[in-house]
Amino acid sequence: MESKNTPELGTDAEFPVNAQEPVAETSGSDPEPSSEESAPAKPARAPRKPVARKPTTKPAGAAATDAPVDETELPGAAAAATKPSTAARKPAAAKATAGTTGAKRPAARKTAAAKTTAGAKTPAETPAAAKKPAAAKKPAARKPAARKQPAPPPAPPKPVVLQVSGLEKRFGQKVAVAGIDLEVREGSIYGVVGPNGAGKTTTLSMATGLLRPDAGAVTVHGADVWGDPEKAKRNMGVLPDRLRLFDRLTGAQLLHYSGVLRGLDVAEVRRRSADLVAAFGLEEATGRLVTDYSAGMTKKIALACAMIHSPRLLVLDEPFESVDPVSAANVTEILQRYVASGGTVVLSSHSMDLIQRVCDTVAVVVDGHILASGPVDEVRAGATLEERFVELAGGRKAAEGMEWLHTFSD
Ligand SMILES: Nc1ncnc2c1ncn2[C@@H]1O[C@H](COP(=O)(O)OP(=O)(O)OP(=O)(O)O)[C@@H](O)[C@H]1O
Repeated sequence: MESKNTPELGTDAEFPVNAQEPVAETSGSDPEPSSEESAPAKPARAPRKPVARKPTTKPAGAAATDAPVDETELPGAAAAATKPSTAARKPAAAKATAGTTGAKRPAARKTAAAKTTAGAKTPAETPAAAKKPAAAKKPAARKPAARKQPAPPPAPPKPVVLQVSGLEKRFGQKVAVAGIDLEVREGSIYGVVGPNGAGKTTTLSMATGLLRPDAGAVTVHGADVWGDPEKAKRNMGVLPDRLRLFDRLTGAQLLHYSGVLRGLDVAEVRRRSADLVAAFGLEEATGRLVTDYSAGMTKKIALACAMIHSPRLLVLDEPFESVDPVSAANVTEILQRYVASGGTVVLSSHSMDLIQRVCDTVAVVVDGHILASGPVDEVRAGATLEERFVELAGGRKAAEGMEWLHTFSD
């Protein structure tokens, strides 16, 4: 890498990371069903004891929910107490089934069972209705037409946040990046995968203004990363690979300077630092020098520094490398909530499983070229992303040779 991860100055328009919590969907309000549709089926015994049932003034639905339940009258008492009408229907339904197979069932029961499935009546109507043939009634015919909805129009595409066009980079004779194009849209978690030395870090370094390309262009929210770097970098948070941190600072100091250099006031930096430190589980480490952190802790404090100014775009080179599974799950959740509120993430990783779970879009980079890109499900084409990756990357090398490894030197 040629360039340094120098903190960029700028006065950010703030973009609260969790400003908008994803709102839980509430169920839509269905059109009120007709009284005929909504009325619970009549109690099964009604046809059998017509003289014992007095007509009631309450509608069947009200009676089902309001009237105290006489447990001696309803079989299956506990469940029936909350849904008396349903419970009452069950024996009739059972009889309906039995009635179709049992030769000894009386004809009256078959009629009642048929009515239970065809359409419900109030108990008051039951005795009379029981005498009529069920086939005469066709109440359900109106229902499908009333519920038909026109298909919603397709959502317009989200705005492009990061546009990478024709990027090229050569180190001496080595072509690291040979013409890469990426288009990352708002609200996306875009994964960049590829074998070691494929050109991922070189690409992301050029995309974030850390490394000058030999050819190509990069814009962030329309601002040219090389033509107007201050504007382009203002809305960007970067976790570079091969971390170059001011590691003679404590974690707290590093967060402080990362926030202040991004234009946040001290009180806000303190508040956000506390949130980030808690989210990444670094409470015990903030007073220690970053140079004494473990690899995973270093990665997490660098991630926190990339997020503290609430950028609209996060570009993270291997954010999960060295990070323990619990912390990785926390980071994943933080990123998912961030994109749900309108943020955008580009990340590289060697974990195909993680990319498949977390990212909506992926680009497979091999030898400085993109060999496949698009929605994760399209790229993996029915296989796992790992299988597809291995196929694109040229397959596995057979584990031949190296017999010397099995001879042991002692
Ligand atoms: N500063 C540099 N000087 C010389 N060669 C470089 C430099 N940076 C990268 N390269 C070469 O460019 C190629 C791409 O490297 P890069 O770091 O982009 O790969 P990568 O896909 O990120 O790999 P990894 O997954 O191992 O991190 C490699 O062959 C690497 O040796």
